[in-house]
Amino acid sequence: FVTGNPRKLEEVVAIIGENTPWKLISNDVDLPELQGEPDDIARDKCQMAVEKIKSPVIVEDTCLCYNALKGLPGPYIKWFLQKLGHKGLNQLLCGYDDKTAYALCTIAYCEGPGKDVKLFRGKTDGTIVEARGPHKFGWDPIFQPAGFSETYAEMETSLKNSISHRRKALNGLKDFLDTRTMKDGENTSNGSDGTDLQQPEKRPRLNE
Ligand SMILES: O=c1[nH]c(=O)c2ncn([C@@H]3O[C@H](COP(=O)(O)OP(=O)(O)OP(=O)(O)O)[C@@H](O)[C@H]3O)c2[nH]1
Ligand SMILES: [Mg+2]
Repeated sequence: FVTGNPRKLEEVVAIIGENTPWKLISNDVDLPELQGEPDDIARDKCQMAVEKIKSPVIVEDTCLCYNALKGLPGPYIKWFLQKLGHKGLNQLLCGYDDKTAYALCTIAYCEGPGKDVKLFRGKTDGTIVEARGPHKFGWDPIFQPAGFSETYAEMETSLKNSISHRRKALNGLKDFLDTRTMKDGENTSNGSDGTDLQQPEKRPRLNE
């Protein structure tokens, strides 16, 4: 798993859990922050990581998308957060009645150089609110998932990890990898919410 973000790593490890055949190795290869559409960013990021470490790679890119702003800041949330802080991220919506937003996680997986990149998306809807809860991770204090009265930051980690954009995208990856361990003839599932599963061309066993 290639990321420079220790919080992402913590959540991915917690979500995957211990009872898994996967062996997750973290690798903080320095990758550029790309621009563009979330799918393209995740795909290009994955290809760059694969070229550098020449082994199977998972990367993820996370967006925070305001509906009133047609999906922005989206993939640029990292810079918006750094420059504007939580208050500024709220003020961006001052002129709009619609305070809804969604968190989008795009996971990209590639088995090695020259191989296809598979994408898995997870989306959690919510609302942008004034910051509440510990300031431990990014924009967690200003994102209140739909159907909950707490922000991501106020929630128990286990609750966030059970409903998060990251969890949903990882569910898709997990389904895909589990399927690849099955014999030919057994088919893939359709993944989880927001997931776009592609059919594997062939199915080598995990950890080979
Ligand atoms: O409150 C949060 N809850 C989350 O669940 C979450 N996931 C990511 N982020 C932040 O959103 C930006 C994404 O940018 P990003 O995807 O490029 O990540 P990154 O550059 O930190 O790491 P990476 O690209 O090396 O993996 C960065 O500022 C991350 O800190 C989150 N904030
Ligand atoms: Mg990044």
